[in-house]
Amino acid sequence: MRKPVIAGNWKLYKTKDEALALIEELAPLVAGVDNVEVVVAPVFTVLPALPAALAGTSISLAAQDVFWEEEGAFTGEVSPRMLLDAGASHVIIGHSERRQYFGETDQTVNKKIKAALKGALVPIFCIGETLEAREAGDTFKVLERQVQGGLEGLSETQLAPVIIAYEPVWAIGTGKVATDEQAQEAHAFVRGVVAKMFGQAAADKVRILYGGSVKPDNVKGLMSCADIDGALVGGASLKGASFASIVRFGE
Ligand SMILES: O=C[C@H](O)COP(=O)(O)O
Repeated sequence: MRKPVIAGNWKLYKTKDEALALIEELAPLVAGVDNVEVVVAPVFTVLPALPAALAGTSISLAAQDVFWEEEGAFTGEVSPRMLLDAGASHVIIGHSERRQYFGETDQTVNKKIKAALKGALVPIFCIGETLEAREAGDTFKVLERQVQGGLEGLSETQLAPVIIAYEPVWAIGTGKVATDEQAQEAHAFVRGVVAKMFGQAAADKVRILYGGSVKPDNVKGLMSCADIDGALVGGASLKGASFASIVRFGE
C-alpha cells in the first residue's frame, strides 16, 4: 500500500510571520490525520522558523530546491546538509518553474536527487510536459526522458524514498486541472518507465503525486485514480482551510 502524500509548495510566498500564521491555522485542521503524509515547502529563509511550530504535528518540512555540492565557492546555493540543519526532511527537485526560469535540466535534476539522497533528504522529483509538447503528441516522450534522466544511476534502494510529482505545466496555476483520465494515463505511463528501470516491484512502491490546479473540489476524483498517490499543491496550499480540505480528501 502506498501512503498518500499531500505536499504544499508555497513557492515565492509567505514571510516568516505569514508562514507561522499559516501553520497556526493549518495544524489544528489536520490534527489527527494519520493516513496521509502532509508536507509544506516554504522559501529557504523561513525553514529554520518552522520546526518549533511544527513540533507535535505530523507535518513535514520541505525545501523548494537544493544544490548538489556539500560546500564550497557556490554563491547563492544551499546544500543538503544545510537543509537538514534548517529542519527540512524533504526537498522539491526539478519543479517546472526551475526548469523554465532557472535553467534546470535532467542532468542537474539527477545530480540534485543523488545529493539529496546522500544527505538523507526525501526528494520530491517533479516532471511534466508543456502545453506545446502535449499538443505535439510528445507527452510520453518528454515524461520518459525526464524520468530516465532524473533517476539515472540510482539503485533500487536509492529509489525507494523518492517521491515523483507529475505536474503538467499547462495545469500549473492556470485553474485548468488535468482530467482524472489524463492524469491517470500519465501516472500509469510514468510508473511503467520506473518499472522498466527498476523492476515492477520497486515501481509499485513509488508514490507518484499529481500537481497542477489541485483544489478541494477536484482532489477526490484525482485521488480515486489507481496510480495517483497524492498531490503537490501550489495556490490552494496558501490557505489553511483549503489545504486542510485537500489533506482530508478521503473524508
Ligand atoms: O508545485 C505545485 C504546482 O506547481 C501546482 O501549482 P498550482 O496548484 O498553483 O497549480
